[in-house]
Amino acid sequence: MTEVLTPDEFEAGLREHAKRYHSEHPFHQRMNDGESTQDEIRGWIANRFYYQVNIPRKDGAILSNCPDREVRRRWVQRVIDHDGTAEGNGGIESWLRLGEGASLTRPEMEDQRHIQPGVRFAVDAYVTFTRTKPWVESVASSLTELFAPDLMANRLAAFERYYTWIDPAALAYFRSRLTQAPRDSEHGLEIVRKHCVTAETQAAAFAALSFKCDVLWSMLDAIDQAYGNR
Ligand SMILES: O=C(O)c1cc(C(=O)O)c2c(n1)C(=O)C(=O)c1cc(C(=O)O)[nH]c1-2
Repeated sequence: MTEVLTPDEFEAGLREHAKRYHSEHPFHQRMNDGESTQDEIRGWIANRFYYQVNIPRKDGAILSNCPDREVRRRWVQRVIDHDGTAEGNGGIESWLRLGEGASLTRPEMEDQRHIQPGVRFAVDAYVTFTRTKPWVESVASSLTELFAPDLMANRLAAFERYYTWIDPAALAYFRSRLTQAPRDSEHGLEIVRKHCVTAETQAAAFAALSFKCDVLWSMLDAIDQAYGNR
């Protein structure tokens, strides 16, 4: 039987998953090295839109499964961040502006005509996971955000340096995540450290985070397959 880990050992085990994070995917590596074509960047933005619109739905699923009022009070901020509080604000709106900055139209993003089957399957699997699994496992699955800020910072620098055909003002989404992602992952980590105190729950958290790494990786496989220029 596996031994129970101390909270610090458990956290270190979660952080080990960085090796499987989608920052290591060849598609992202080429993007951050300035080697992506305009079609690849546009294909990536249009497909990632499906992830963006589903994030508040998965956070709503976590809220609905979570019996802890204190947790819900903080978690609900994620829905607000993405949906915004009025027309013209929020993360989904910022993502649409990113697309417009890259010469995609709002209708072609919103009607999802570019979404690849593999992207749809992967994102839908993430939402289903959070609807059907214990809420603490769903929180663990969100911890890929521990690794997101480094990738976002590199991406922002790469876009500003190499993809100058995109208006820098359209990159606001990436800038906002530089502060939102650390705040969110800190909360997520606090929750799993508190709740995952048996070998079984710790193993389930590792499995949830692995699953999420696979979701993100599969999305990029599908995007690479459709638009990759290799
Ligand atoms: O662009 C990225 O590489 C990236 C990765 C991730 C992630 O690690 O899941 C998220 C985001 N962006 C993001 O923008 C975002 O809002 C977000 C929410 C979540 C989540 O699982 O709750 N992950 C991510």
